[in-house]
Amino acid sequence: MQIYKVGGAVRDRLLGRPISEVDWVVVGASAEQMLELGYRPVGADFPVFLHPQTGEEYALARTERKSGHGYGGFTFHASPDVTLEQDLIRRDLTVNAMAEDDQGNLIDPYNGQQDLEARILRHVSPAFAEDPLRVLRVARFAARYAPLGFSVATETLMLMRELAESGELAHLTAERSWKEISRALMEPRPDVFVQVLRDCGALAALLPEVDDLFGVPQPQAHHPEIDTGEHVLSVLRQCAEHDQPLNVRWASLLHDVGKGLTPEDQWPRHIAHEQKGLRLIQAINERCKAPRDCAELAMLVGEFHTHGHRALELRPSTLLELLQRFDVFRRPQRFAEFVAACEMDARGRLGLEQREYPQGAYLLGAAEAARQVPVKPLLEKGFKGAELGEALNRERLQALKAYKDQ
Ligand SMILES: Nc1ccn([C@@H]2O[C@H](COP(=O)(O)OP(=O)(O)OP(=O)(O)O)[C@@H](O)[C@H]2O)c(=O)n1
Ligand SMILES: [Mg+2]
Repeated sequence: MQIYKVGGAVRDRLLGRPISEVDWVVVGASAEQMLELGYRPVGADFPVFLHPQTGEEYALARTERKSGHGYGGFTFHASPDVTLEQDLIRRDLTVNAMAEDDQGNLIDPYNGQQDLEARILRHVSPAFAEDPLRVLRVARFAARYAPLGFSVATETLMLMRELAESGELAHLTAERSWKEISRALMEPRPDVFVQVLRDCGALAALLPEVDDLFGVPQPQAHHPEIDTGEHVLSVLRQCAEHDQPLNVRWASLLHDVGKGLTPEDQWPRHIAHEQKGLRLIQAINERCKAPRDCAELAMLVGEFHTHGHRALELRPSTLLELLQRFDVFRRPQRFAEFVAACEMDARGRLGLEQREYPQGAYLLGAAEAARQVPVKPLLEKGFKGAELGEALNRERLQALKAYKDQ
């Protein structure tokens, strides 16, 4: 048997980038041999094994035939007679279809190195279509390597469009899609991920509520970029530039979906878009099976981002309600993430990227002022239960009044 390094490790070494994990392909071996050598099988009928010591993935060289939809829809032909070239040709991108032997020799039958130098993400063969998840993968790689100058080959974008239009993306499981979406949002150019999906028609299949924002105008005074879709892309870009965590990026992606519901005769105004968007955000969260911290923050940012922008004008009682709504006394971090999302929203506007956002410090200061109100004196005065809560609220309101006055 021969073992080759494949995939991301080969690609990233040639790019001079750090290597996060190594994938291997094994040619000329059977599953039985692998088991005898102590490799652990990953799944019952999946020709992938984990190395007994390193835990790295070793896949038997295979050709893949599609038999139906979704995960269960794969059948594999993995046998000792499958060659390295046969295995590589069914991989997603040429830059991912290079192998390296144990002498460090590059095996590159599909010109991955050439595409790497030309900064092109190109599919290897029509076998690309065997796994529609690759549409998301390509968009994710585009988001990761955009700063190096990479873009998607025209013919690959066309194939992605065919896949999107065939309805295949609807059969992806939420788990697989979320893994790609969440990873892509954390890349240096999450906006490129969304843009590439849109360019091939996949955004309309995956996140139609976001796709609908393109072509919807906003008032130029607040949004020099005018287009709501463009605004969302800018906000995502700000998120990456400010190293925001996943939940802030997810909330940013969804914060304005309500604007897609505004009747055209009301454009460019979007009255109550925060409230109107909530049912969309909830539906997206459920459909995508977004983890709780992402889902929750997206709902809160959707509902309250305008409050964030108006922080300095809010009455102390409204401020207190906002803080209570965020349960800021127990969950200060989530409130800080909300404030961060508001700031990204404010900066994700054409020409306003460097603006100050005094609302941010103001809101965090208000939360702190309210949090500082001590409970002990109230307990000592004998307050209990609901009465204690009310007394605490009165004190907090006083603290917020003093904070606003100073
Ligand atoms: N749907 C998929 C998933 C994986 N692969 C192939 O399997 C390799 C390893 O997959 P993975 O680890 O998911 O991606 P990497 O390219 O290694 O990228 P990353 O840096 O994200 O690990 C890829 O390079 C690619 O050759 C593929 O063709 N189609
Ligand atoms: Mg990998």
